[in-house]
Amino acid sequence: MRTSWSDSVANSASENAAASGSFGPPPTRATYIPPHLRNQPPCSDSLAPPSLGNDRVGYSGPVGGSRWDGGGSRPDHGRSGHGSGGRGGGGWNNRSGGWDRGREREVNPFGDVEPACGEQENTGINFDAYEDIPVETSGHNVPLPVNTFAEIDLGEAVNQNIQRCKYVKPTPVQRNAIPILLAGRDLMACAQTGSGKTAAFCFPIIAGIMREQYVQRSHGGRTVYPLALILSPTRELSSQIHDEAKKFSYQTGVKVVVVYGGAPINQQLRELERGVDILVATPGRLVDLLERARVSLQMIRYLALDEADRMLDMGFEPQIRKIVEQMDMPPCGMRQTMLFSATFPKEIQRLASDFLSNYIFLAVGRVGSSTDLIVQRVEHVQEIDKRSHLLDLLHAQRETEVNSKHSLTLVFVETKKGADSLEHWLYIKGFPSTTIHGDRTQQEREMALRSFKSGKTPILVATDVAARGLDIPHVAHVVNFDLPNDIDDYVHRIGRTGRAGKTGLATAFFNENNMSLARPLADLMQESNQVVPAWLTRCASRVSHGGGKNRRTGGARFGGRDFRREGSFNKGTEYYGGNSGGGYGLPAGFGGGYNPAVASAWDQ
Ligand SMILES: Nc1ncnc2c1ncn2[C@@H]1O[C@H](COP(=O)(O)OP(=O)(O)OP(=O)(O)O)[C@@H](O)[C@H]1O
Repeated sequence: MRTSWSDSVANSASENAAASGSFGPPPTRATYIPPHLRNQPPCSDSLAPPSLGNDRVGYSGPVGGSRWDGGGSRPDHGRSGHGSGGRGGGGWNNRSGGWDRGREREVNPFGDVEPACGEQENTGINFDAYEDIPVETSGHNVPLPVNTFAEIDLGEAVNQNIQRCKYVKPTPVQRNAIPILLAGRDLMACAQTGSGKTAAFCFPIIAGIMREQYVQRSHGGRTVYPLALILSPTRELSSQIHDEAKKFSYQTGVKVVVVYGGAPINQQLRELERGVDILVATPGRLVDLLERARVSLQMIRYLALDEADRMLDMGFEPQIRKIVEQMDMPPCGMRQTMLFSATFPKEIQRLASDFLSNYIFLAVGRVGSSTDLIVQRVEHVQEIDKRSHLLDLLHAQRETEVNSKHSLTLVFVETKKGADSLEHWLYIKGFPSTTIHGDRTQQEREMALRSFKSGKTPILVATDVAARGLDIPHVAHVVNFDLPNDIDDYVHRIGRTGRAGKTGLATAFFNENNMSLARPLADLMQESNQVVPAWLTRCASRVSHGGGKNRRTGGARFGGRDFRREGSFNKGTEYYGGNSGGGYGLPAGFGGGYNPAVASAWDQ
């Protein structure tokens, strides 16, 4: 049984054809009406969406067509007006009328909360904290940013969901990225942790699927044909993106499904068979499904890589290339590609440009920088003293937290064994904690996360598997018990606190084993207006003069801006017509020399 939007359209092409030119009588339940035609107002002109794909006007062949190996025939996206901005019978669906069976059964991801005019509140996001953030864009014809959701035409159903989420106004990355994506442009976007990147790519994908039409295509066997693919590096992050996307797409008719490793594949297959428009996936499980021919990427119109720099570093790049270049996905130029992260080393930007066509680079805040909503402390602690030092911190925290029992502490360690052992020790010392790392079963990982989120075990000891993307409310303190080797990993780890405009605290234990991080850490702290201890500055200058054991210096990866602006990019300056804020380029001594990170802690 297939109930997704795309599949419903495929099964109802004749009705679509009849409906596309006129709005006709109100729909009945027996007649399928595609979302963009449901409950049309008498005059659709005022609701006509902005032209999509205007940058693709006149597109006559795939960019990088040599890579296209889709079996000789390109996917027929069959969307009216593709590349021309025209879409017959355009406009938006809304909630009443034209329900399909999938929507009837749809669980309300918001529980009982219904939007009520004038009752909006924001989720605590401190927008003033973001007002001064420098924004830099580069690329041809950059669409202008917006200030409010009202200025963006996402359709009535999505607007209702924005209200249900209690988002009052778009965050800076949303203000800039959503118009770019709605205009059909490819995008490489870098914005600080916790600044709302998920919605920035989900809204345009959902809106795009709702307003485009796809002609009937024969779907063979049990293979499913999603229209959008969102890839992320960990199971928990994929699951979180899925939950968010379900909220944003509630009552739009757009079907979102998640697949990741460690969970029973049969259950996921059954879910896929019910229909899928947006597929959220970790790369390993997706490759498995592609090889079993249970998923085809032929119809992919939107490709999003969250944590894109992680997805393209050495651990994941082969799988990503396989998915994007060697299966049946339309080549760049024939799909819209969006890459998001808080960090974007230049070498990764260079790699990523293979997947993009005439893209816009967007940096909200310094690329790879951390938000100054997070107070960062670095303490010199010898290996042998780390546990007692942590205990002191936790005791002090406990004393100041008598009135806020729901404040959570996330402790990052280097190894899975180290995580288990520290968790056990904390338990003995009277601090209920749990762990998340790659040696735990998926069920254990999910239980641990639930127990942490609920405050039942308010301390989570984690490896890097929890470093990126996870949006856990009330994480007040991130402790880098073991510092990472890479400054970008540090940025993501501390970004688990200080989210959505809230403040947070990050403490790092530093010793001789971390000398290679001294310089990038001192620079990062300085940029984020933090107090840099004198001893760290001394360490940093010592390392800069040839010291340091660890050669995987984070600073070497620290990207500053659009790599196309560097001299090494031979297409010259023609790319840069954007509304660049400029003036915040690379700090001296940064750039080049990317050393890929080891992927052991991550989900394949
Ligand atoms: N416009 C908005 N108004 C209020 N809250 C928002 C808005 N957009 C997003 N949020 C909230 O901000 C929080 C952080 O968003 P999100 O997880 O998308 O951040 P992110 O930029 O992807 O972070 P990371 O880099 O760590 O992955 C979420 O709880 C989300 O619901």
